[in-house]
Amino acid sequence: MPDSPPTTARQPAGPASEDTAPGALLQAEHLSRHYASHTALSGFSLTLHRGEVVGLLGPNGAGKSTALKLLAGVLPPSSGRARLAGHDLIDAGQRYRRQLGYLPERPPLYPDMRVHDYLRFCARLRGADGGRTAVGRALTECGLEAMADRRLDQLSQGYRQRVGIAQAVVHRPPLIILDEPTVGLDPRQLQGIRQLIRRLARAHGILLSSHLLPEIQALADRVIILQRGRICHQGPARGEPHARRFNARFRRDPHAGALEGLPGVAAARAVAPEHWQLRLTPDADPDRVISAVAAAGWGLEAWQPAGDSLEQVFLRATQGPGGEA
Ligand SMILES: Nc1ncnc2c1ncn2[C@@H]1O[C@H](COP(=O)(O)OP(=O)(O)OP(=O)(O)O)[C@@H](O)[C@H]1O
Repeated sequence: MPDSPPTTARQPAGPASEDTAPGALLQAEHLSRHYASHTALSGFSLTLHRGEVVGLLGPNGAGKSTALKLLAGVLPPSSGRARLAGHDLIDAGQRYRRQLGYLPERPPLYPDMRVHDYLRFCARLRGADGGRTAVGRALTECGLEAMADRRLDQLSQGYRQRVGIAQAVVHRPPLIILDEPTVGLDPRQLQGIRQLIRRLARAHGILLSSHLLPEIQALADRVIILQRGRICHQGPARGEPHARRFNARFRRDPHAGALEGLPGVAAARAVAPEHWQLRLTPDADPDRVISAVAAAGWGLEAWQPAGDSLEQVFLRATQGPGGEA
């Protein structure tokens, strides 16, 4: 395949640095994609490091698949740029694409091919050695050894999804892009694919999309929430901790109201036996409050900032004008 730029007309990307951010595996800046007058994605920027799992969340039609297709180099951006492992998406498209493995929303599996042959074919397509070692390693990594001689149309949905992931890793790319990798799986298959993705994250950067919050919460370090083609939130996948809300665990439950009598505590509520959530007054010094709570004699065993659930973050980020909520 020639290493030629995409054919779609590019508009100026706006300010963009020549080099990838220090240590970054992937850096995308201001990526946009228009379909006629419709903007599917706008101003999408992302920096991803090796060993990091970034989850892309958003309501239906938010632009998740579009963002992944642009980053995978299978759909040309209308504007913007991306660099992966030192290769530019536009100027060195083929070298860029060889640095990644991509599981599209609907993976193109050829029904009458055997798993082993399919993986060899995919490796060669990407200029990698499709020999026994490469294919054997991908089969092992994805738990597919027993299925190597099966035809693709004889596989369960869970194994088909594993083959989809195996074709994305067979050429050992530093970046793996997975579009809805757990869609349509039963709970046991889901568990298997989650474990597989966690294993792969040790050696690869991973970018994955889902419209299921628990999936992203279980797998990602960081989350980007898209709404109507724009990033409306990014942050840790487990929600941002609050500066003034804390969870406390005691050996003995405090008497009702006793916690609220301490200086700096605005409100306290029991969330489970011996587990309380405290809200501090705006002027309180958290260190002083911990000391007061510890000295009160209920056997303080744990104290940590309370975080919003990802669900709360998602609902807040996607509500308001243009949101579905
Ligand atoms: N080939 C296309 N032609 C025209 N519009 C498109 C095309 N592909 C996507 N779109 C539109 O771009 C927007 C973003 O679509 P995209 O598939 O990226 O969203 P998504 O977040 O992945 O959605 P879902 O969760 O439903 O898969 C949608 O409004 C969609 O209708």
